Amino acid sequence: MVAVIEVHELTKRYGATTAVRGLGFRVRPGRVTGFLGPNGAGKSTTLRLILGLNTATSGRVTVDGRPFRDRPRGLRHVGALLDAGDVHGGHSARTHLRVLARGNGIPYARVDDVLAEVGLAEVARRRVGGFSLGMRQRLGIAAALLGDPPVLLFDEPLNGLDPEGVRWVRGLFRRLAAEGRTVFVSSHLMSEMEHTADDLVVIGRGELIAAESLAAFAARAGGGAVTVRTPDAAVLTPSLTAEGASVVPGDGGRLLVSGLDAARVGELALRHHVVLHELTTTTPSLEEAFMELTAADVQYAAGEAR
Ligand SMILES: Nc1ncnc2c1ncn2[C@@H]1O[C@H](COP(=O)(O)OP(=O)(O)OP(=O)(O)O)[C@@H](O)[C@H]1O
Repeated sequence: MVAVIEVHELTKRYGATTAVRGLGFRVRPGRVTGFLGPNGAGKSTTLRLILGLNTATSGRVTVDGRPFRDRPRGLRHVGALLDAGDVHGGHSARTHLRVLARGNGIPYARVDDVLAEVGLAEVARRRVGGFSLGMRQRLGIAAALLGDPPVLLFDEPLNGLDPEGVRWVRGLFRRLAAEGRTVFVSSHLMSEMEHTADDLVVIGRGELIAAESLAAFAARAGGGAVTVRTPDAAVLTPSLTAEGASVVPGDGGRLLVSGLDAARVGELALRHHVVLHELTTTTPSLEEAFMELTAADVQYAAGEAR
């Protein structure tokens, strides 16, 4: 498959701060890729480097094999929502999009199409200054869609959206990916990505932590435990520990077993003629796995002065 966005050994320093350090990953078409990291991890900086809005200290980024800056009609190639607040408040939604359309050789008819698509048709003539954050996010998404681009970047697009808005955006991302586009979406919350993304790029303090499918991330995070309920704990426990498992008592007389999978626990129970009333595998949530992986990289942890 073609790798549409390619990031190689990318480093960006601002004075003494290294926002991004030696970052390398690919974002593929036809998939939604979640770009995850705690606040300050370097997500916005990376997106700005992809768009050529900032210059890398070293390394390079290409979109379809070329730096994005080399594309004269940018919005037709890459659509981006970076900062929903970054709009002239005195303009109407329609004027804002018309200005963008004119600068990128896009017909005005497309403006009304995208306003309808994001649910802002009825407020198209209202001043953006009076828009809620959620409406601004929708306008930013409309701007990203304006050039009908094959590559779309969204920086924290779910901020400020109500639950209906979140559901709509998720559906939109899935549809854009199903159309074969490359969809790269940043968030600092795994919960926002786990039902949306196919692939993940996870960073912490500017460095790559993981770049893989969501399924692979979930499997690697693994390390699940097995919960067992039995009237014969006194027999089962030593047979499990003899096989290298660690066993701790849980609620309601249950045993929490780690180090063996459920199949092996079941086999040992049978061998020792132990009756089981329950045998379940519990996997940690993706949010727990994400927090564990990035724990060392959180810049400002709650209640901690650093
Ligand atoms: N223009 C700048 N000048 C100086 N430092 C900067 C600048 N832009 C970003 N940084 C620093 O670079 C680091 C990464 O910031 P960045 O905004 O890319 O992170 P982020 O992952 O997008 O975080 P957030 O979710 O909080 O926006 C931070 O330490 C930030 O303070």
